[in-house]
Order: sequence, then structure tokens, then C-alpha cells
Amino acid sequence: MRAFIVGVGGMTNGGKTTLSESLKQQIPHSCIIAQDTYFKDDSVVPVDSNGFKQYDMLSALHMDQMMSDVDLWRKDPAAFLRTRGPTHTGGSDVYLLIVEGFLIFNYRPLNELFDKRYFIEIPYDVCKTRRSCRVYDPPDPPGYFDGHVWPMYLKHRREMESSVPGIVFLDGLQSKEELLAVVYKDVIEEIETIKGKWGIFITIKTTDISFFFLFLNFICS
Ligand SMILES: Nc1ncnc2c1ncn2[C@@H]1O[C@H](COP(=O)(O)OP(=O)(O)O)[C@@H](O)[C@H]1O
Ligand SMILES: O=C(O)c1ccc[n+]([C@@H]2O[C@H](COP(=O)([O-])O)[C@@H](O)[C@H]2O)c1
Repeated sequence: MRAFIVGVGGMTNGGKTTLSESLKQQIPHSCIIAQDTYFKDDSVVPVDSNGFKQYDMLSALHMDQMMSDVDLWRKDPAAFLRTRGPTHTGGSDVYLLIVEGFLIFNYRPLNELFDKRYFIEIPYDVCKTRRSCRVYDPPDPPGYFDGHVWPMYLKHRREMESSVPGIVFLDGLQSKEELLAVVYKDVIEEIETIKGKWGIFITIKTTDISFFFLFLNFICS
């Protein structure tokens, strides 16, 4: 089975979901696992001394469930894809998993699985403005961005930069189309490389078998 896992990380409201959805539309046999669908129930997320719910931490996420879903895909991408409803098929026979989320590179068991890592970044003021237009469940209380979201982002970013090499940083101020074009080209090139490697492997295996039968013929004659 030829399979490829791309991580689309980045700060809140950087454009991870937008880019991942567009990528999925463009690439056959692809699907998305989104980290923000694994948040724990509000009742179990602790509150800090300032009264802010500690949502921007790995402990607020069901990472075990997220890993189980990634493992399901890894065991049988085609079957996993069928559970996600109708998809764009045809073309390449390489299966692509897009894992998107704000803390995907900070969770080592997940980070280890990525073949390619992208991180979308935007400036503080753009991030704060975009965030103020979005309504989460529960909604951000006053002061939440500066009191919890941004400090946690800086902390996780420092940790990521000190432990995860090979990240491609993307400027989230580029248009949606520009971002898609860059990542699409890159991912297609990676997929073509995988197909090339497998092609060589199959050719070598076929050659091995041919030599085996020639040898058998020689022994028996
Ligand atoms: N490249 C972009 N340029 C301008 N706005 C964008 C871009 N990408 C996403 N957005 C907008 O930013 C907001 C957050 O995007 P989203 O993809 O949900 O971010 P994330 O998944 O990183 O939180 C949305 O309103 C979206 O339309
Ligand atoms: O989706 C939820 O249940 C949820 C509930 C509360 C907060 N969030 C916010 O979701 C943010 C991460 O998602 P995103 O799409 O903005 O990268 C993170 O900054 C959290 O503060 C998300």
C-alpha cells in the first residue's frame, strides 16, 4: 500500500482548515483528520488562576482517540476513506492523509508519522482579528486571546522549534490560492517520488523472479 501523511499545523486561525479542505478537493484518495474535532468536553477542561479554561493544551484533547483514527487509516486507507463518504477518486493510487491542527507537531507519537510538515503562521494582530470573528463552543471570554491563547501558542511554538526539524513554514498572509498552489505542487512531487520508488522496487522484484526461473531452468536441464 502506498501511503503518505502530511501535517498541516499552525497557529489558531492561520488557515489550516481552509488549506486542508482545498488540498483534499484537489488530490484523489485523500482525507483529513482534524485535531479540533478531538477536544474534550468543557466540563473536564480545567481553569487557571485567572479563570481561563485551559483549552490550548494537549491535555484538553483526546489525543488517544485521534491516534486511533490515524492508526485505522494507516492499517487500511481505502477502507478508512470509504467510511468518510464519497471522495474524489481516480488518478493517483497513492493514499494521502492530511492531519491538520494547532498542536500536531507537539505530540511526539503523531509527529513521528508525518512524511511532510507544514506550519502556517500569521502576525499577532491578524491572528487576534481573525480569532475575534470566530465563535467557538464555548465562545472565547473577554481577554482570552491575550490571557491564554497567545501565551500558549508562544510556548508550544518554542517547544516545537527546539524538537521538530524539517518543518516548511508558510506565510498565512498569502492568498488561499497561493498557499494551495505551493503545497499542492510540493505534495504532488512527493507522491510522484513515492510512485517512482515503488516502480523501481517492483521492477527489481520482477527481475529477481525472472532470474529465479532462469536458474531453475538451468538446474533442471
Ligand atoms: N490565506 C488566507 N487569507 C485570508 N484569510 C484566510 C486565509 N486562509 C483562511 N482564511 C480565513 O481565516 C479564518 C480562519 O481560517 P481557518 O482555515 O478556519 O483557520 P484554522 O483552521 O487555522 O483555525 C477563516 O475566516 C478563513 O476564511
Ligand atoms: O472546538 C472546540 O471544542 C473548542 C473549544 C474551545 C476552544 N477551542 C479553540 O480551538 C482552537 C484550536 O482550533 P483552531 O481551529 O482555531 O486552530 C484553540 O485555540 C482553542 O482555544 C476550541
